[in-house]
Amino acid sequence: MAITLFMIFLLALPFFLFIILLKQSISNNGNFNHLPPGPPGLPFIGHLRMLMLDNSLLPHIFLWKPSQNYGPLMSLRFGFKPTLVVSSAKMAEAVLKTHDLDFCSRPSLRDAMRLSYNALDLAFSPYTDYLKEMRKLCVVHLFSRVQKYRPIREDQIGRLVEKISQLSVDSNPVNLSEAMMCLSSSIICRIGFGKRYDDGAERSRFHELLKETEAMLSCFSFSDYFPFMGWLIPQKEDLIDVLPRIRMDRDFPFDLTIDHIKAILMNVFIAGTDTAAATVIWVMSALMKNPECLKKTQAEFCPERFLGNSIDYKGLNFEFLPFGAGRRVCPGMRIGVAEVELVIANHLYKFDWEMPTGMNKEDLDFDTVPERFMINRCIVIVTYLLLNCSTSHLVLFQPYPKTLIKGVSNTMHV
Ligand code: HEM
Repeated sequence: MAITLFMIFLLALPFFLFIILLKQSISNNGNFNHLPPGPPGLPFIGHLRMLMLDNSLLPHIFLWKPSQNYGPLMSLRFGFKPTLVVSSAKMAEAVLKTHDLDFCSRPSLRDAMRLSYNALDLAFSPYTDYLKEMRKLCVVHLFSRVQKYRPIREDQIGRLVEKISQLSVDSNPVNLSEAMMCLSSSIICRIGFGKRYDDGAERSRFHELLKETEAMLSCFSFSDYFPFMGWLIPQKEDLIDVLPRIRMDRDFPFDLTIDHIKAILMNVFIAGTDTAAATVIWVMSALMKNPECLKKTQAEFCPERFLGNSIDYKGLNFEFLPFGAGRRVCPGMRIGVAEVELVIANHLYKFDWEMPTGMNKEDLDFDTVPERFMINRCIVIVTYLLLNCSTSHLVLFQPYPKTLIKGVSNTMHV
């Protein structure tokens, strides 16, 4: 008898689940009446259908397209997740400034939690007292040491210039994307761990780790994989020493464990590497596409001329937000800018650039690479995707150009 009842229960279960899901779906659609306009969604899957039909499109294009009809603040629903799509500077300001507090938290994505030691880091942590203290600590003790890292930046960029010069003497093309990734990760490894990993097996291992982590982040499925912190041995005081020292010296309101330290170093490594590399690659790709601008920029490279310009990159002008804005603005901004500025200055001042033999500027592909879409960061903000308004979290994408310049420096100025 008990078995029969159990069997009936099992058979009826899908039906009850169906009714519950249908009710929830209807009530979610009903809630949409109070949300900004958006295209009609289907029960259960909402707008996931659009994603499936439009799978040839990149996420930011796919999200931006319907906003042409429904306006710069548009509602979508992916499954049971209500989603706001923001696609204008004015709306970005409303979200990142006026309502920053409502939107500055982060989702609790299972894989992100695993990667960040249960949100002990900065990037995936929800907006709590812990995050506020940790951001303060990192900004004051880690990310403010821009001048201290100057010799590292200069040394690594000097090595890169040397390498490019060598290639240009032999008329070989330069793979700029590879060179930039190598430069950024070398700088970050020296800043973070006090060691050089720009040659040999260790470098490949770092790059593999970075690629894997990005793949895990972008497909929303992370593996439990961050053993690399263990085999790094610091030489002098690098970031890896600072946190344990603070743990001993200071009255930090939270217990700083080894997992806190690993989570922060994971952020430094991931957030500080491809962001700077991608920025340089975008700039160089855009200049290669517009040779006139390249020549003009080379003739008058002088970043100070932008001082006093009313539009800057620090998160106050919402039409240009390379580092985000508001309470979650990039805390490594000064380190990133210092690297990007010095590399671009060297690229423009020391070399003439042209497309490799057999390629011309039309071959540069400015479509973005789907697998380089990352949570929480962006270089060029095309669309802000706000997932799940009820828990207020924000997902930003970081597009990466598809054809990164394959090369080229033939004649040297200096
Ligand atoms: C050109 C280089 C860089 C660019 C363009 C960049 C851009 C960004 C952006 C757009 C965000 C997201 C902001 C938001 O959610 O509103 C971010 C967050 C972050 N960045 Fe950067 N970044 C760069 C370099 C760095 C460096 C060098 C570091 C560390 C050494 C760093 C550490 C972080 C961290 C920890 C976060 C998460 C902050 C939080 O969620 O509270 N970034 N970055």
